Amino acid sequence: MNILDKIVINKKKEVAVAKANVSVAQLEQSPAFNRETYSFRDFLLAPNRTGIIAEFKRRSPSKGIINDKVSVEDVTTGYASAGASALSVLTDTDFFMGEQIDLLNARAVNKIPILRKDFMIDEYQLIEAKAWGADIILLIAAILTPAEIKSMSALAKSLGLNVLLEVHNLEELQRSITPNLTAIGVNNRNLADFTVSVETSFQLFEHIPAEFLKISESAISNTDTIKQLKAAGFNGFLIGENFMKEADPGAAMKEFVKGL
Ligand SMILES: O=P(O)(O)OC[C@@H](O)[C@@H](O)c1c[nH]c2ccccc12
Repeated sequence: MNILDKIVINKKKEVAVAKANVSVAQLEQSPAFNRETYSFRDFLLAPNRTGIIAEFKRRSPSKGIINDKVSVEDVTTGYASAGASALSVLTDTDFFMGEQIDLLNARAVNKIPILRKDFMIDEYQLIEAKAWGADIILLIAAILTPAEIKSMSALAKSLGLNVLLEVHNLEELQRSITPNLTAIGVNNRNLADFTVSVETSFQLFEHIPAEFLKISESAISNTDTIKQLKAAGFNGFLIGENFMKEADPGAAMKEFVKGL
Protein backbone atom coordinates (compact mmCIF):
# COMPACT_ATOMS: atom_id res chain seq x y z
CA MET A 1 0.00 0.00 0.00
CA ASN A 2 1.49 3.38 -0.97
CA ILE A 3 1.13 6.66 0.98
CA LEU A 4 -1.75 7.86 -1.19
CA ASP A 5 -3.74 4.69 -0.40
CA LYS A 6 -3.09 5.24 3.31
CA ILE A 7 -4.13 8.88 3.13
CA VAL A 8 -7.39 8.00 1.35
CA ILE A 9 -8.32 5.28 3.87
CA ASN A 10 -7.68 7.74 6.70
CA LYS A 11 -9.57 10.52 4.92
CA LYS A 12 -12.69 8.37 4.52
CA LYS A 13 -12.80 7.82 8.29
CA GLU A 14 -12.20 11.53 8.93
CA VAL A 15 -15.01 12.59 6.62
CA ALA A 16 -17.43 10.13 8.25
CA VAL A 17 -16.64 11.66 11.67
CA ALA A 18 -16.95 15.22 10.34
CA LYS A 19 -20.33 14.46 8.76
CA ALA A 20 -21.60 12.99 12.03
CA ASN A 21 -20.49 16.10 13.93
CA VAL A 22 -21.36 18.98 11.59
CA SER A 23 -24.32 18.92 9.23
CA VAL A 24 -24.34 20.45 5.76
CA ALA A 25 -27.02 22.87 7.00
CA GLN A 26 -24.65 24.03 9.75
CA LEU A 27 -21.80 24.53 7.27
CA GLU A 28 -24.12 26.54 5.05
CA GLN A 29 -24.76 28.93 7.93
CA SER A 30 -21.12 29.82 8.34
CA PRO A 31 -20.35 33.46 7.45
CA ALA A 32 -17.89 32.50 4.70
CA PHE A 33 -20.37 30.24 2.92
CA ASN A 34 -22.37 32.94 1.19
CA ARG A 35 -19.54 35.22 0.17
CA GLU A 36 -18.35 35.96 -3.39
CA THR A 37 -15.23 33.94 -4.16
CA TYR A 38 -12.11 35.39 -5.80
CA SER A 39 -11.45 34.37 -9.40
CA PHE A 40 -8.42 32.10 -9.73
CA ARG A 41 -8.12 33.02 -13.42
CA ASP A 42 -8.14 36.79 -12.80
CA PHE A 43 -5.46 36.63 -10.12
CA LEU A 44 -3.29 34.13 -11.99
CA LEU A 45 -3.29 36.20 -15.16
CA ALA A 46 -3.00 39.63 -13.50
CA PRO A 47 0.14 41.30 -14.93
CA ASN A 48 1.13 42.77 -11.55
CA ARG A 49 1.31 39.31 -9.91
CA THR A 50 3.82 36.48 -10.17
CA GLY A 51 1.67 33.46 -11.06
CA ILE A 52 3.01 31.80 -7.93
CA ILE A 53 0.58 29.84 -5.78
CA ALA A 54 2.41 29.95 -2.47
CA GLU A 55 1.77 27.16 -0.02
CA PHE A 56 1.55 27.01 3.78
CA LYS A 57 2.78 23.49 4.64
CA ARG A 58 4.19 22.58 8.08
CA ARG A 59 4.98 18.97 7.31
CA SER A 60 4.78 16.47 4.49
CA PRO A 61 4.99 12.68 4.35
CA SER A 62 8.08 12.92 2.11
CA LYS A 63 10.04 15.54 4.10
CA GLY A 64 8.75 15.24 7.66
CA ILE A 65 8.57 18.57 9.55
CA ILE A 66 9.41 21.48 7.23
CA ASN A 67 8.49 24.36 9.55
CA ASP A 68 6.21 24.26 12.58
CA LYS A 69 7.37 27.56 14.08
CA VAL A 70 5.59 30.11 11.90
CA SER A 71 2.04 31.47 11.97
CA VAL A 72 -0.30 31.04 9.03
CA GLU A 73 -1.22 34.75 9.18
CA ASP A 74 2.41 35.96 8.99
CA VAL A 75 3.34 33.54 6.22
CA THR A 76 0.29 34.01 4.00
CA THR A 77 0.24 37.82 4.25
CA GLY A 78 3.98 37.76 3.50
CA TYR A 79 3.29 35.65 0.42
CA ALA A 80 0.48 37.95 -0.72
CA SER A 81 2.63 41.06 -0.39
CA ALA A 82 5.47 39.32 -2.27
CA GLY A 83 3.11 39.01 -5.26
CA ALA A 84 1.48 35.59 -4.87
CA SER A 85 -1.43 35.10 -7.28
CA ALA A 86 -3.04 32.67 -4.85
CA LEU A 87 -2.39 30.88 -1.57
CA SER A 88 -2.50 27.17 -0.85
CA VAL A 89 -3.31 26.07 2.69
CA LEU A 90 -3.08 22.43 3.77
CA THR A 91 -6.03 21.28 5.88
CA ASP A 92 -5.00 17.61 6.25
CA THR A 93 -3.90 17.07 9.85
CA ASP A 94 -2.58 13.54 10.11
CA PHE A 95 -0.03 13.70 7.28
CA PHE A 96 0.59 17.46 6.79
CA MET A 97 -0.12 19.02 10.22
CA GLY A 98 -2.69 21.34 8.67
CA GLU A 99 -5.96 22.38 10.33
CA GLN A 100 -9.34 23.81 9.44
CA ILE A 101 -8.40 26.84 11.55
CA ASP A 102 -5.38 27.52 9.31
CA LEU A 103 -7.70 28.07 6.37
CA LEU A 104 -10.10 30.21 8.42
CA ASN A 105 -7.19 32.30 9.71
CA ALA A 106 -5.64 32.70 6.25
CA ARG A 107 -9.03 33.77 4.90
CA ALA A 108 -9.50 36.37 7.61
CA VAL A 109 -6.34 38.29 6.65
CA ASN A 110 -6.04 37.89 2.85
CA LYS A 111 -7.91 39.23 -0.17
CA ILE A 112 -6.57 36.85 -2.83
CA PRO A 113 -7.78 33.36 -3.85
CA ILE A 114 -7.07 30.51 -1.45
CA LEU A 115 -6.81 26.83 -2.37
CA ARG A 116 -7.99 24.32 0.20
CA LYS A 117 -5.20 21.79 -0.15
CA ASP A 118 -6.56 18.44 0.92
CA PHE A 119 -7.56 15.04 -0.40
CA MET A 120 -11.11 15.55 -1.60
CA ILE A 121 -13.04 12.29 -1.81
CA ASP A 122 -16.56 13.40 -0.86
CA GLU A 123 -18.84 16.27 -1.89
CA TYR A 124 -19.23 17.16 1.80
CA GLN A 125 -15.61 18.42 1.77
CA LEU A 126 -16.50 20.95 -0.93
CA ILE A 127 -19.19 22.44 1.33
CA GLU A 128 -16.59 22.57 4.11
CA ALA A 129 -14.11 24.28 1.79
CA LYS A 130 -16.59 27.04 0.96
CA ALA A 131 -17.62 27.42 4.61
CA TRP A 132 -13.99 27.68 5.72
CA GLY A 133 -13.19 30.45 3.24
CA ALA A 134 -11.62 28.68 0.25
CA ASP A 135 -11.96 29.88 -3.35
CA ILE A 136 -10.34 26.89 -5.03
CA ILE A 137 -10.47 23.15 -4.40
CA LEU A 138 -8.02 20.47 -5.46
CA LEU A 139 -9.21 17.29 -7.18
CA ILE A 140 -6.47 14.65 -7.47
CA ALA A 141 -7.03 12.44 -10.52
CA ALA A 142 -5.08 9.54 -9.00
CA ILE A 143 -7.69 9.05 -6.25
CA LEU A 144 -10.95 9.84 -8.08
CA THR A 145 -12.95 8.21 -10.87
CA PRO A 146 -13.84 10.29 -13.95
CA ALA A 147 -17.48 10.26 -12.79
CA GLU A 148 -16.47 11.63 -9.38
CA ILE A 149 -14.35 14.37 -10.97
CA LYS A 150 -17.26 15.32 -13.17
CA SER A 151 -19.84 15.50 -10.37
CA MET A 152 -17.50 17.17 -7.85
CA SER A 153 -16.42 19.84 -10.33
CA ALA A 154 -20.05 20.55 -11.25
CA LEU A 155 -20.90 20.96 -7.56
CA ALA A 156 -17.83 23.18 -7.08
CA LYS A 157 -18.98 25.40 -9.91
CA SER A 158 -22.45 25.72 -8.43
CA LEU A 159 -20.82 26.80 -5.13
CA GLY A 160 -18.69 29.40 -6.93
CA LEU A 161 -15.50 27.43 -6.25
CA ASN A 162 -12.71 27.14 -8.83
CA VAL A 163 -11.30 23.66 -9.46
CA LEU A 164 -7.65 22.70 -9.82
CA LEU A 165 -7.37 19.18 -11.24
CA GLU A 166 -4.06 17.52 -10.37
CA VAL A 167 -2.57 14.94 -12.71
CA HIS A 168 0.74 13.15 -12.84
CA ASN A 169 0.63 11.36 -16.19
CA LEU A 170 -1.07 11.38 -19.58
CA GLU A 171 -3.54 8.64 -18.76
CA GLU A 172 -4.83 10.52 -15.68
CA LEU A 173 -5.08 13.72 -17.72
CA GLN A 174 -6.99 12.20 -20.61
CA ARG A 175 -9.53 10.30 -18.52
CA SER A 176 -10.23 13.21 -16.15
CA ILE A 177 -10.91 16.22 -18.41
CA THR A 178 -14.36 17.68 -17.84
CA PRO A 179 -15.71 21.17 -18.70
CA ASN A 180 -16.15 22.58 -15.18
CA LEU A 181 -12.45 22.54 -14.32
CA THR A 182 -10.65 25.88 -14.01
CA ALA A 183 -7.04 24.74 -14.08
CA ILE A 184 -4.98 21.64 -14.65
CA GLY A 185 -1.97 21.13 -12.41
CA VAL A 186 0.82 18.79 -13.36
CA ASN A 187 2.32 17.43 -10.16
CA ASN A 188 6.04 16.99 -10.66
CA ARG A 189 6.03 14.76 -7.58
CA ASN A 190 4.77 11.22 -7.92
CA LEU A 191 2.60 10.89 -4.79
CA ALA A 192 2.93 7.11 -4.91
CA ASP A 193 6.73 7.00 -4.54
CA PHE A 194 7.78 10.69 -3.96
CA THR A 195 10.15 10.88 -6.93
CA VAL A 196 10.24 14.37 -8.52
CA SER A 197 10.92 15.65 -12.03
CA VAL A 198 9.93 19.00 -13.53
CA GLU A 199 10.17 17.25 -16.93
CA THR A 200 6.72 15.82 -16.16
CA SER A 201 5.28 19.34 -16.67
CA PHE A 202 7.05 19.90 -20.00
CA GLN A 203 5.95 16.50 -21.26
CA LEU A 204 2.27 16.89 -20.40
CA PHE A 205 1.89 20.52 -21.44
CA GLU A 206 0.88 19.93 -25.06
CA HIS A 207 -1.89 17.54 -23.98
CA ILE A 208 -3.69 20.10 -21.79
CA PRO A 209 -6.64 21.64 -23.67
CA ALA A 210 -6.23 25.38 -24.36
CA GLU A 211 -9.23 26.53 -22.29
CA PHE A 212 -7.72 25.48 -18.95
CA LEU A 213 -5.14 27.38 -16.93
CA LYS A 214 -1.91 25.43 -16.71
CA ILE A 215 -0.07 24.99 -13.43
CA SER A 216 3.20 23.26 -12.64
CA GLU A 217 3.24 21.87 -9.08
CA SER A 218 6.03 20.82 -6.69
CA ALA A 219 9.82 20.68 -6.61
CA ILE A 220 10.26 24.24 -7.94
CA SER A 221 13.24 25.87 -6.23
CA ASN A 222 14.70 28.39 -8.67
CA THR A 223 13.55 31.21 -10.88
CA ASP A 224 15.15 29.74 -14.01
CA THR A 225 12.72 26.82 -13.80
CA ILE A 226 9.82 29.29 -13.63
CA LYS A 227 11.13 31.19 -16.65
CA GLN A 228 11.33 27.94 -18.63
CA LEU A 229 7.86 26.86 -17.54
CA LYS A 230 6.48 30.30 -18.50
CA ALA A 231 8.17 30.11 -21.89
CA ALA A 232 6.53 26.72 -22.41
CA GLY A 233 3.14 28.32 -21.65
CA PHE A 234 2.48 27.58 -17.98
CA ASN A 235 0.39 30.20 -16.14
CA GLY A 236 0.98 29.14 -12.55
CA PHE A 237 3.61 27.66 -10.25
CA LEU A 238 2.75 25.94 -6.97
CA ILE A 239 5.59 26.31 -4.49
CA GLY A 240 5.69 25.07 -0.89
CA GLU A 241 8.87 23.70 0.61
CA ASN A 242 11.28 26.13 -1.05
CA PHE A 243 9.70 28.97 0.98
CA MET A 244 8.47 27.05 4.04
CA LYS A 245 11.93 25.67 4.84
CA GLU A 246 13.07 29.22 5.67
CA ALA A 247 12.53 30.93 9.04
CA ASP A 248 10.53 33.69 7.31
CA PRO A 249 8.79 32.15 4.27
CA GLY A 250 7.22 35.45 3.14
CA ALA A 251 10.62 37.18 3.13
CA ALA A 252 12.08 34.17 1.28
CA MET A 253 9.46 34.56 -1.42
CA LYS A 254 10.10 38.31 -1.66
CA GLU A 255 13.80 37.59 -2.27
CA PHE A 256 12.97 34.78 -4.75
CA VAL A 257 10.71 36.91 -6.96
CA LYS A 258 13.49 39.45 -7.50
CA GLY A 259 15.00 36.81 -9.79
CA LEU A 260 11.91 36.57 -12.01
O1 LIG B 1 6.66 21.72 -1.50
P1 LIG B 1 6.72 21.69 -2.99
O2 LIG B 1 7.63 20.63 -3.53
O3 LIG B 1 7.01 23.05 -3.58
O4 LIG B 1 5.24 21.27 -3.51
C1 LIG B 1 4.11 22.08 -3.26
C2 LIG B 1 2.83 21.33 -3.67
O5 LIG B 1 2.86 21.14 -5.06
C3 LIG B 1 2.72 19.99 -2.94
O6 LIG B 1 2.62 20.26 -1.58
C4 LIG B 1 1.52 19.14 -3.39
C5 LIG B 1 1.13 18.94 -4.66
N1 LIG B 1 0.02 18.14 -4.71
C6 LIG B 1 -0.32 17.84 -3.47
C7 LIG B 1 -1.41 17.09 -2.99
C8 LIG B 1 -1.58 16.96 -1.65
C9 LIG B 1 -0.66 17.53 -0.75
C10 LIG B 1 0.41 18.29 -1.20
C11 LIG B 1 0.59 18.44 -2.56
